Amino acid sequence: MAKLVRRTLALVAHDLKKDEMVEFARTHRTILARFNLVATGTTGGRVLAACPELSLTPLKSGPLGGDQQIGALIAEGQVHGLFFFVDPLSPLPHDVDVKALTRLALVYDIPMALNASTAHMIVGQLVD
Ligand SMILES: O=C(CO)COP(=O)(O)O
Repeated sequence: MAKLVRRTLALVAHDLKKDEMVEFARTHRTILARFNLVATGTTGGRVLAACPELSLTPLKSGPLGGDQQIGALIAEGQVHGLFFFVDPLSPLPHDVDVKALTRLALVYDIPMALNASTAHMIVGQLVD
């Protein structure tokens, strides 16, 4: 019998990592299609352009509060995995938001991949 409630994954990628996120989504589109997805604004737009069949809700862009929106969803128990492709080499105006988001994923002990190689390893292990 079909499940009524799908679990939710969050997708976030910094600008220099967005191509990797699109490739990740394309590669695993069949798995990702079993989940509801939320994403920061620009990341979500890029992923939806590549994989329009996915059930993805874009939130605000990261620097405008998107990381914090995803953090709030994590705190409310509504996100069950975080794929956050972080750019460690570029300064970011919203660095504190990035830290807050990864901190909440740790606090609530949700699976979190901070780079593409980890994401490819864990995406098939998530329970939908
Ligand atoms: O800045 C981000 C995460 O910190 C990503 O935001 P965008 O997906 O809107 O570019």
